[in-house]
Amino acid sequence: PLKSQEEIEKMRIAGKLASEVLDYITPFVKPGITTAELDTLCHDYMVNVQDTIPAPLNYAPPGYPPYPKSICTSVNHQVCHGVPGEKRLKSGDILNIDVTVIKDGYHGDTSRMYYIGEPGIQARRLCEITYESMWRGIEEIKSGKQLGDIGHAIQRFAESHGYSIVREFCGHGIGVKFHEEPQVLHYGRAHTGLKLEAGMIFTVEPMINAGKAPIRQMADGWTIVTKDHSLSAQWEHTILVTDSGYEVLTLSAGSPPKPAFRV
Ligand SMILES: CCc1ccsc1-c1ccc(O)c(O)c1
Ligand SMILES: [Mn+2]
Ligand SMILES: [Mn+2]
Ligand SMILES: [Mn+2]
Repeated sequence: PLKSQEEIEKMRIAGKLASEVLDYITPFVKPGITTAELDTLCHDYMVNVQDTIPAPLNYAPPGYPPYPKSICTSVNHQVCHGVPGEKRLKSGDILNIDVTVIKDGYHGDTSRMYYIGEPGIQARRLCEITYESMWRGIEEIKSGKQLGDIGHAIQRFAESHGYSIVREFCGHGIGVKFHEEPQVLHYGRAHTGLKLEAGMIFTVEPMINAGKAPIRQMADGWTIVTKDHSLSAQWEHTILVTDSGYEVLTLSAGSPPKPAFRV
C-alpha cells in the first residue's frame, strides 16, 4: 500500500537507524571475531542504544522455525540467511551483514558486504559488481516505471560480467510489516510488471553468484549456499518511490558512495 507523509517520515527514521547499525559494527569486523559476537554487539546496540527492535529475532515466515538471532551474517559462498555462530572470520573472507530494525512500529532493512582482512581480487570484484548491480536497479525507480525495469537492469549488468542472479529470493515491500507486497524480482523484462507509484516503499537486495545460480538450504533450516560453492554477494537498500525518482531511506554517515556509472 502507498505510505502517507507521516508513515514516510517514520520509515526515514527506521531506515537511517538500520544503516547506523552497519556503521557501528564496521570497526569490529576483523579476522578472529565470530559472527555470534557480531550479533551480540549489534543486538545490544539496537536494543540499548537505539531503542529499536531487531526484526529477525523470533521472526517465523510460513514454513520456517523462529529465527534465533538478531542479524543475518552470510560468509563467502553463503548466499543469505546465514545464522550467526561460532565461526571465526578469517582474512580473505567476504561477509554480508543484514540488519532490519523496528522503530515506532516501522521497519528499516539494509545490508552491506564487508571485507575481512585482504580478500582476493575475484572476491572484491564480485562485491563491487554486486554493489553496482543494486544501484543499476535503484536508478530505474521512478513513478510510472515498472518493476520489470528494476529486475532487467540488475540482471543485465550482473550477467554481462559473467555472474548469475539468485532467483529464489527477492526484494519486498516494507512498512509496518517486514515483508509486504510487492515482490521485487532481481531479474526480468523491461516494461513489464507492476507500475511504480510515488509513496511505494520496497527493498532492492540482489544476491549475485560468481558461478551458477542454483542454491541449496543447509541443515540448520536457514542458511542458503551456492550449489557450486562459488562466492555470493548481496547488498540491500530500502527505497521510497517519488514522482521525480527515488529516495534511499537506508543511508547514514558511513554508507558507501553510489558508484560512478561506467557506461
Ligand atoms: C531472519 C530474517 C529472515 C528469515 C526468513 S527470510 C529473512 C530475511 C532476511 C533478510 C532480509 O533482507 C529479508 O528481507 C528477509
Ligand atoms: Mn535485509
Ligand atoms: Mn529484505
Ligand atoms: Mn556470501
